[in-house]
Amino acid sequence: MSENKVALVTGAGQGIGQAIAERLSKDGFKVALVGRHIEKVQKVADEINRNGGEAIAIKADVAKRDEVFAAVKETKEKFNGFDVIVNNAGVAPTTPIMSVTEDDMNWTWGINVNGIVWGTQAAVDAFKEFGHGGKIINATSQAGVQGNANLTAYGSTKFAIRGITQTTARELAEFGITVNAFAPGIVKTPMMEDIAHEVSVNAGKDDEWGMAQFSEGIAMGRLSEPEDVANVVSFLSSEDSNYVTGQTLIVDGGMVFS
Ligand SMILES: NC(=O)C1=CN([C@@H]2O[C@H](COP(=O)(O)OP(=O)(O)OC[C@H]3O[C@@H](n4cnc5c(N)ncnc54)[C@H](O)[C@@H]3O)[C@@H](O)[C@H]2O)C=CC1
Ligand SMILES: CC(=O)C(C)=O
Repeated sequence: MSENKVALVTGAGQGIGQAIAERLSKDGFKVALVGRHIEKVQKVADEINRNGGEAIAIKADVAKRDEVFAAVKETKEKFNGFDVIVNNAGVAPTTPIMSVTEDDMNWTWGINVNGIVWGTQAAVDAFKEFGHGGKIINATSQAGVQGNANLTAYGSTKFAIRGITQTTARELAEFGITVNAFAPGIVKTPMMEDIAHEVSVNAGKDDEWGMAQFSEGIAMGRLSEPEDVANVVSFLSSEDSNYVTGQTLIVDGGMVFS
C-alpha cells in the first residue's frame, strides 16, 4: 500500500457504505464515494471534508462497466493513488420463489454480482498502473452463507459473491492483491427497513414486528449498527489483514456459525 492511501467505496450514500467511507477516512484514507444518486454521496463526502478528511463524490451505476471504470479513473487521477476498493453497493428485493421474474433476477445479479466483477477489474488495472498490490473487499451477507426464505434472487447473488471472492483471491494473489468479503447480519439501514416493512405488510403487522422477527436468532441479542460492519472493513483495508485472502468474515452478532 502507498503512503497516500486511497479507497473507493460503492453505495456510500447511506447505510453500511456511508459508515465504511466515514471509518476509512478516520483511518487516514482519501475516499471516493460512489453512488447512483450524486446528491446523496455528495452530502456524505461534504460531511467527511468538514470533519477534516478528504473525500470526493462520484455518480456511477455499478451495473454499468464503463461507469465503474470511469469512477476508478476519476479517483486515481484526483488522488494520485489507488489502494482499496469496497464493492459494497447492492439491492435486496423480497422474492418468494414462485413470484420471481426474469427482471428480478437480471436486475439483482446486474448490480450485486456484475458490479463486483467490474469493480474488481477496474481496481486491478489501477493497482497495476501504480505498480503495487491492493485490497478488494466485497459485500456478501449472512444470506449468502445460509439460505434465507423469500430471498432467492438476493441470496443467490450473495452466495455467488463468496465464490467470486475465492476465485479472484487465487488468481490475484501473485500480484500482491488480497480479495475478501464481509457478511453482515441484520443491520439497521434503509435496505433492512424496507425488507422488514415488506415482511410486516405481508403478515398484516407493523414494521417493528418485522424487524423483531429478524433479531430473534442473534446470539448477542441486538441488531447490528452499520459501524459494526465498518470496523471489520477497516481491518480488511489495513495492513493487519495482509495474510488474509479469499475469506468471508461474518459480522452478525452470532447468527450463523461456519
Ligand atoms: N442491511 C443489512 O442488514 C445487510 C446488508 N448487506 C449488504 O451490505 C451492502 C450495503 O447494504 P445497506 O447499506 O444495508 O443498503 P442500502 O440500500 O441502505 O444502501 C445501499 C446503497 O447502494 C446504492 N446502490 C444500489 N444500487 C446501486 C447501483 N447500481 N450503483 C451504485 N450504487 C447503488 C443505493 O443507492 C444505496 O445508497 C449491500 O451489498 C447489502 O446487500 C448484507 C447483509 C445485511
Ligand atoms: C439483507 C440481508 O442481507 C439479510 C437480511 O441478511
